[in-house]
Amino acid sequence: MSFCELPDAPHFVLANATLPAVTVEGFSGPAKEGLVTADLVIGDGKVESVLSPGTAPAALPSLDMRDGMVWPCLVDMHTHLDKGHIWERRRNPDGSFMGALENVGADRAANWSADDVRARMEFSLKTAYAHGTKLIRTHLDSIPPQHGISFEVFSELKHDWKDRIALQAVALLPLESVLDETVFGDIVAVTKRHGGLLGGATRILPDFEKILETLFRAAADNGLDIDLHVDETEDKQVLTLKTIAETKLKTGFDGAVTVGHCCSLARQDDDLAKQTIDLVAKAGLSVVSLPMCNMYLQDRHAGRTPRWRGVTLFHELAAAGVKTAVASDNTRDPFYAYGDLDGVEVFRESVRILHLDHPLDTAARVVTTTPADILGRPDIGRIKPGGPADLILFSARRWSEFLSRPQADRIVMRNGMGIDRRLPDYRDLDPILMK
Ligand SMILES: Nc1ccnc(=O)[nH]1
Repeated sequence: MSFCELPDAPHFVLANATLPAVTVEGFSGPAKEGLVTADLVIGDGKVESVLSPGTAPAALPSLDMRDGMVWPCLVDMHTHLDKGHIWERRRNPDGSFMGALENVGADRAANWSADDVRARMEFSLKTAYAHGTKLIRTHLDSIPPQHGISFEVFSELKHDWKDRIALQAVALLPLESVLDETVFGDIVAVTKRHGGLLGGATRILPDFEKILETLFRAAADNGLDIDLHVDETEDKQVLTLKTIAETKLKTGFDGAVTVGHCCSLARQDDDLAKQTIDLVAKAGLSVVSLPMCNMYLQDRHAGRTPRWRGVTLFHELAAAGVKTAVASDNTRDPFYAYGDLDGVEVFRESVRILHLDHPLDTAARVVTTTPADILGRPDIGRIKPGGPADLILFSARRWSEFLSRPQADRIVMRNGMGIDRRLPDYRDLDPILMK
């Protein structure tokens, strides 16, 4: 299945490897389209050194990569592991956003016991791990009493998986509940106990400013960061992004604030879009785009061909200095019928949907360094001397080779050793889905 075999040795060289320069620290060489060639010395489960090609110690066993790429393991900063894989049990008959909300709600009420959530989350973790992902942030639907169930399961899995995938969780709460002291107080307490973040999906609500200020105050009082679903709509009347940036500036909140989706920003007139982007930059918000899910849900009208891609103003935000990344979002649930938590697929589709290409020089940052930085894990998503040898090896040498195939024959290395890359079998989920 793999395109080549790793040396069977604890100390060896990956010779003549092509590395995305944005992910490499402590080495620089002549870059072509943002790609540099190097020899990587692997020892003790770590990247011992990154050297100019042809200069690694000749006495060590060596795998000649023949210019094949080597990437750091990937970051998936916005997922919904609690919803994943329910598609066969509860579909979205018309593929619309409202259809997604309604069908997830019905499935949650009927089926989301701890065992059910655990089985599906574990399936997703196995999948993501096999593809080469090392850090995942998931949102957890936190409509009471679900928050209690899902956060418990999350903490168990976070512990069980700590040596394979670092996990973060965001309470995705109904924002109206922020004004109900008892309900919100309990969600905040559960979130804090499990080391989570506060979140929710913004839309036009009466008292929206009061809700946001209350949410920011609770986050500040409890030392929690914030990660919101924002303006996931084609309706240009909706632009809560502006209010979120203003609230962060007004409250002086000093935690991290991430905003996901921001679809309707792309529907605004240029002036309003620019003003909003400047405000987002000034407030220091980080933006994550979810291209596959956005293209699936946005501009969907029965019998009509979609006319826009659904994604936010990614390039304009990045140009204004905003940290921007992409992620999977939903997988095989009513919000997105497909997906496999494969960062390489997310990257490939993002390049196509968002035009991250030409030049592709720094594009690899969107699933590696930038999301790692946004999640407060600047130790992840890079290749550096002394860092763990958590790497993905590809046969592809240049961008066109990399982006044209799914890279199913990649090798995932963790602590210097190849892992079993077999994906879990969908049949494993039959017992909970076919009840
Ligand atoms: N795109 C999404 C919005 C809200 N909830 C989800 O699970 N997904």
